[in-house]
Amino acid sequence: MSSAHKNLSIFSTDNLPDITEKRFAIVVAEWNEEVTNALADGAHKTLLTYGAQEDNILRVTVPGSYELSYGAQKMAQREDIDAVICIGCVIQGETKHNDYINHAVAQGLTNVSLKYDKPVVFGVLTPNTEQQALDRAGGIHGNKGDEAAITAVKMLKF
Ligand SMILES: Nc1c(NC[C@H](O)[C@H](O)[C@H](O)CO)[nH]c(=O)[nH]c1=O
Ligand SMILES: CC(=O)[C@@H](O)COP(=O)(O)O
Repeated sequence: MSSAHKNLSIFSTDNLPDITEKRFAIVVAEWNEEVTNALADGAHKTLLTYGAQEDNILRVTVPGSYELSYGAQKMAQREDIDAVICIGCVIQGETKHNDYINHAVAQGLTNVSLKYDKPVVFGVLTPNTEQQALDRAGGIHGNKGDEAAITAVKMLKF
């Protein structure tokens, strides 16, 4: 397996932009909240670690990952937000519902980012099982929330 026993959250922090004055929105889906809260906490802590100010981090929730696109749009259209980090976890079920959600969110977040000319980061886990999700929300494969946050930071160099 490509990710077997690997920490997938190891990333370079060379040449990061100064984000002291940058303002971030973290949009968090409530579905699978044990996972999404762990991801959001990781993203929040990572932003602070690399220079963001606590008062410049706005955290909001939406019911599910499908609503992340709308939540991201409401954040991206604000003049006082420089980057949006979207957090979700869509666990495969018995039907194809997860596929429709995942494709909709991926395309939706891309559309918002391009429409408002701001980084909108896809921090959505799409695991087959809850354990795979937990492994990527502070477990053996790291924390995708950390990765999402550093991605937002790096994109602010543009
Ligand atoms: N099953 C999961 C969902 N389902 C809910 C949808 O995201 C959406 O809220 C609903 O279809 C109404 O529009 N959402 C997740 O984030 N994760 C899941 O595993
Ligand atoms: C991904 C989801 O929406 C989750 O509720 C799985 O539902 P289902 O088992 O009906 O595919």
